[in-house]
Amino acid sequence: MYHELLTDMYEFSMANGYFQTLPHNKQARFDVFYRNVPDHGSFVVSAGLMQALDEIKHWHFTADDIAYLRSLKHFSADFLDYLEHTKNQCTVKAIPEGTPVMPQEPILSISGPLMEVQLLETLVLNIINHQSLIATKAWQITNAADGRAVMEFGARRAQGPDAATYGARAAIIGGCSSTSNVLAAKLFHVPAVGTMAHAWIESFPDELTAFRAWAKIYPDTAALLVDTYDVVNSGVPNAIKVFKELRAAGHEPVGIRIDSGDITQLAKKARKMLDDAGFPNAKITASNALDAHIVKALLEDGAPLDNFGIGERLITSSSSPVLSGVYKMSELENNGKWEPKIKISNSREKITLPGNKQVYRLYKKDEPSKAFADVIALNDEQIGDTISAVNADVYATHDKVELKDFVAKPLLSEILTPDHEKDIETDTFAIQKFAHQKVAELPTATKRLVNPDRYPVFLTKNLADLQQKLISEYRNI
Ligand SMILES: Nc1ncnc2c1ncn2[C@@H]1O[C@H](COP(=O)(O)OP(=O)(O)OP(=O)(O)O)[C@@H](O)[C@H]1O
Ligand SMILES: O=P(O)(O)OC[C@H]1O[C@H](OP(=O)(O)OP(=O)(O)O)[C@H](O)[C@@H]1O
Ligand SMILES: O=C(O)c1cccnc1
Repeated sequence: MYHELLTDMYEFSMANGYFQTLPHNKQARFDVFYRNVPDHGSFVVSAGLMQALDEIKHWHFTADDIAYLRSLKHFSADFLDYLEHTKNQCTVKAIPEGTPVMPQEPILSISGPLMEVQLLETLVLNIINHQSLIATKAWQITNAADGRAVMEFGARRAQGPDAATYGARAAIIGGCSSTSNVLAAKLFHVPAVGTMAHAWIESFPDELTAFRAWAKIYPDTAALLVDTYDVVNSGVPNAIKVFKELRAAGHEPVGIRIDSGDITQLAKKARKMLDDAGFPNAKITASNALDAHIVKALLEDGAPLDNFGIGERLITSSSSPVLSGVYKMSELENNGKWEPKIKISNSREKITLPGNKQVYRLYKKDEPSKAFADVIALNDEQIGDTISAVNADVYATHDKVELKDFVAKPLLSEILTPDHEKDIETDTFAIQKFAHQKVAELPTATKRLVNPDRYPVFLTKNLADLQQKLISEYRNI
């Protein structure tokens, strides 16, 4: 199902207004970017491009959509007739999914008929903001888990079915190994995993009987939930009994899950009991309202954990639940000529970057796998050996700097035109791997959970000058 009506009413009001007042084929460019990183991080793991592109490609209005819009009695009949016969005519430049992106950098740049590009705003932001938020949170959590598998368990706590399903995809892009959400697993070809709930244990006369019944059905995959009654005095001893029975029958047990109490203390005791009983390879999974900071604290305390199951705080990014990516006009065509556009604000942070742009990631010449800064440039600028630039950080001084000794790689590329489509990566784990590689290129200090260093982003002098020129023109100064 496509979502062409999932847009704010004012987009339709503007599109109808453009239709009445401007040439119908007037072209515009809008950029998607964000200003602040959730959880005071230093970058966002971009995600959602696959869905956004799918929506843009299939963008059109059905007869039923048009009938509904007509029923609102707010739009002209000729606009609705036009809309009924319009299909996607946009061109999309994008940074590949999984790339860590910084404030101010265009993640997507969409150009095409003003009416259409305007109507796409809400839907494109909805998809990119949501998936990038969850991918970023998943990156923070999996980074804290330091190589241990993190299973995404959040479907029951997500804000609705789409947030659960696309959130699970984003969680895997950010680093999770699997999901408990069977629909997401089917749609995105990722592993569907799980253990058992307390209801299973409660459904039998006692815990041991419940464990035995489970082990009989799933002898090679049984991960037993040990905290229904008492982890140390009942759950782990009963699990060990069943593990011994499994081993006697030729099966190697998988492990246990702890879902309440002081996880460090319980995991340490459980580990010792399992080891002493001859099960050093039995894995311990922790769950219960975990987040990156708790995972980090558990591991720093020496909790002997092998895996994590993480739901609500991952799927809702509850510690920082909004990525406020925006969609801003950067160019408008006038009599066949593109003109840069700007939104001015008293807050420097909110002044937009005009023109058609490119983002370059700069790698050290002598260490080509180390990225040290990004530069936002005008699209047609030639990037030579030296770049004259100013800091894009609105709080930094705007003194000119010379960047040298780099290899510059462009991040944005054209992936869709009205008559051509370039293949983008759609395999979820391939995107995860790409994200992992791209994050590995960033300086270590930008990846701290607490107070990470800001990754430097610059504007070329040409772009900064264009921005300043437009500010002066519009403010008459
Ligand atoms: N050792 C630990 N260090 C830091 N946080 C922990 C530790 N153990 C558990 N937590 C976290 O503390 C939070 C609350 O755990 P708490 O033990 O208070 O409640 P609970 O176990 O859910 O309670 P109940 O036993 O009633 O189910 C959870 O987010 C959990 O992940
Ligand atoms: O805590 P999360 O990170 O969201 O992980 C998923 C939680 O979902 C299940 O709990 P359930 O819905 O049964 O609630 P409860 O165990 O907290 O009572 C499971 O036992 C985890 O605790
Ligand atoms: O499989 C599990 O253990 C699971 C799945 C969803 C939520 N909580 C736990």
